[in-house]
Amino acid sequence: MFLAISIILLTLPILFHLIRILRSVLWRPYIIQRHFKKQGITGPGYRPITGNSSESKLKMAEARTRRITSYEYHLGVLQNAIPGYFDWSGIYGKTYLYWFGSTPRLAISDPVMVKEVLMNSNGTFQRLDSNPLSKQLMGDGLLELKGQKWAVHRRIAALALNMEQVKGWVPKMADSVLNMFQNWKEGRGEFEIDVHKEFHTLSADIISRTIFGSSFEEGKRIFQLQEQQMQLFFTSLLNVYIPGFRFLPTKMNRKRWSLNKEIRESIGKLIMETNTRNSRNLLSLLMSSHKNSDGEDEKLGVEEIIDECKTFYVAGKETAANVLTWAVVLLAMNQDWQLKARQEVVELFKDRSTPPTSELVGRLKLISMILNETLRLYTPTPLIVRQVCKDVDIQGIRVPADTHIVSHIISCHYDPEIWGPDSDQFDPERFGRPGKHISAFFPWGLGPRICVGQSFAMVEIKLALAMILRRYAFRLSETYVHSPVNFVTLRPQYGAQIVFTGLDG
Ligand code: HEM
Repeated sequence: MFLAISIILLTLPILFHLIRILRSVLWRPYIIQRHFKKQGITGPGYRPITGNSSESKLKMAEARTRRITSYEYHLGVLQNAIPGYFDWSGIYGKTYLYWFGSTPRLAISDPVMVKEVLMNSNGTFQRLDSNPLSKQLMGDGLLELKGQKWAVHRRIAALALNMEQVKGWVPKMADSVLNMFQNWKEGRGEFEIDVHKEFHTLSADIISRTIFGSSFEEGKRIFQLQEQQMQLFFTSLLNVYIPGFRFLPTKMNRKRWSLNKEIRESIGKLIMETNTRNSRNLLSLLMSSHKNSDGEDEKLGVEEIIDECKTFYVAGKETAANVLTWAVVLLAMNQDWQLKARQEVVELFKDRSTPPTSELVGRLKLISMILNETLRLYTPTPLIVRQVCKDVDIQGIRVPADTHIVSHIISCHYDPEIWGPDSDQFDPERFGRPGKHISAFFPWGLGPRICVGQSFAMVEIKLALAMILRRYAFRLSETYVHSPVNFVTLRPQYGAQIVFTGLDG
């Protein structure tokens, strides 16, 4: 009798856990799938435990092997950037259900639905809890925070990165571009450069100068360490994440810990040395206190400022460098637009040895249209994921809590119903015309979480592109292979080899 009771007591918790597991990997997915099916939403079908992850991975791997040969039509970009959506939406429609392990994911690309999700500010749709390794990379910066703490950081970051501040940094940004030119050949001879690599260095240089001002050399060294940390993070994304593994003293983990320690200590030291009254660099702006709408003082602590510096580097460097790369690639593919853009620049920047002012950068209308068209076709963040926190209705679809909503931004950008039958062609002119298409353009996201560095990025990229056009003509190298892939951001898989020729005057 005693033995029987002991066995029952021992097996009960095991049985209980087994039932819980079976419920989450079999019963719940079955119920949710049926719930969506009743509303006319289907998809590739749930596979126990892994969901559709292995099919998604296979599609991504196939995308990496694809080369796009037509430079006139860019539909291949969509197929490479979001291969799962490209294939499955063709079978199941624009809105369908797929599975990330045993978590349901509703894939959407209808701009009205995307807006409803991203614009929501009552907390129904939250950014996903991040991988602990990304937390190590960015700390508790804006990209990781939620709730009240996020709101305070957001207000301070928005003030620090507003257009008026950004305008003041134009001379610093121009110095970075001139610095880049020092390694480029002057005169009429041709030379080839992988601009993807070059623009990453440029973008890192610009962000170091604007954040750290006169302590720029030390800042650059700190961000070189953050770059190493970022590369370790990218490597870890290629492997399966094992919970707890990050605490083991492996070679890679020890490297991460020591980088993290050095980065934090070095930024902390610079913060102590910064005088908020005399300098207008980004660091001193983040250190300033502000009054919120209730008249209360808001100020970030040292650790919080360190996290924001790391976040700005990660969020701002990759994205801006990739957009500038794609803009140059597109202008190399479309020589007529390159000529038109240069004409605008030459008319505005009469003397190429005088760096452009913020006022002149603001007058680059054609260049703005070209950049918007680049952001449309080569959106750096092709999709944005949110987690549903409570049962909700999205445009008549009842979505249960804990579902992930995957907004395929780049798919909105290619939709022929919105952008017309030539939606896969490069035509900056469409940004000079009014029309409904503009309301389906979300490269910066939307709503409360919209990119806080938008003005910074736009000014930086416009300035760099204008200064390049003013000095050089360029074309694609024969070695260039057009193969955009989405790895954290949309990037050229084999680099971007461009042949430049110096221009007179
Ligand atoms: C062309 C360049 C850029 C693009 C296309 C871009 C795009 C985006 C997008 C789509 C989001 C929203 C993500 C979401 O809703 O989950 C975002 C957020 C963010 N971006 Fe950018 N970004 C760019 C440049 C920058 C730069 C230069 C900085 C900093 C200097 C920056 C800092 C941030 C931060 C901190 C957030 C998080 C905002 C928050 O959650 O409140 N970005 N960006």
